[in-house]
Amino acid sequence: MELYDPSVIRAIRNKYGFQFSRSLGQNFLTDKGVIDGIVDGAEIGPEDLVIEIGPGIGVLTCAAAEKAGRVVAIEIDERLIRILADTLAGYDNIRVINENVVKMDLASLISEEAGVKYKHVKIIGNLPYYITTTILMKLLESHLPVESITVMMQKEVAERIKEPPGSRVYGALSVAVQYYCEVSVVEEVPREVFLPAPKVDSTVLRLDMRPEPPVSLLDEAMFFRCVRAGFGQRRKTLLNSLTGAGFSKDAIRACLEKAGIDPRQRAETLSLQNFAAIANGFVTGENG
Ligand SMILES: C[S@@+](CC[C@H](N)C(=O)[O-])C[C@H]1O[C@@H](n2cnc3c(N)ncnc32)[C@H](O)[C@@H]1O
Repeated sequence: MELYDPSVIRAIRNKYGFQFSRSLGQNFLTDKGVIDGIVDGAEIGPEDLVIEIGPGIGVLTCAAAEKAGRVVAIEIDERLIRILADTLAGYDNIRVINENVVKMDLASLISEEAGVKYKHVKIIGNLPYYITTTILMKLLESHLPVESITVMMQKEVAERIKEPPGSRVYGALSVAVQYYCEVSVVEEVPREVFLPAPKVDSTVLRLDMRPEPPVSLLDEAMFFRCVRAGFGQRRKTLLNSLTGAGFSKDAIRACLEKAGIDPRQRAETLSLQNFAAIANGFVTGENG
């Protein structure tokens, strides 16, 4: 019997007296096709160092370890560490770390682990839903030497990430992820394949880190300042919302005019190129 079999998961729960923690987003995968979909979607091979976020009882960890050079799995729940020591006992290429991924120094972990042995570093996971955005932003903003991030998340969050400008759900998260990565859908996953079943469906996205940003910026921090201000008050016109970035209305008017953008537009209509033109306009305006 396999680890992802619901009766095995229940047996593990009974053996260790383990109760699922809803607050830690513990919904364990029970479907081999979905697990293989993540591993295949990430194109894991023997030259890869794989970092897994939230291994749970290790279903995805085992599948990744069959193909990867090495897997490092980061799990916050101490109760699962004892279980993982048993479920992963047959593998010699897995390391489990009992840590909160949001607080970890991932750059140091990767440089310690990758060395010269592994050509590619890939991140995978069935992310805890309560903290998906925080984890993703941490991974992206840390500028890690990572090739791709292939992770499952709530379907609605995946939609926010991949939608283009003009869509109802396009926002700061879409701009940030699309700035750092090329986004593709690996698979859609119904709620029934988890134990316990969550109240939402899921999507596995693959985020391929871009070697170069898709827009040229004078100051990356200014770009994100404008994005945050624009979407911080997304119902307001740009003329009003961009005051949140600390600029006067006159400066905003001048900058938007130079960028060829109507001050009555809203942030949700702006492409990455538009945000870049605005941010670069503010930088040159400040310096000149
Ligand atoms: C949705 S479950 C996925 C479990 C397993 N990978 C699977 O697919 O069956 C999310 C896992 O992330 C762990 N987790 C939650 N918050 C975490 C954090 N901040 N850092 C590391 N792991 C976390 C949970 O304890 C849980 O094991």
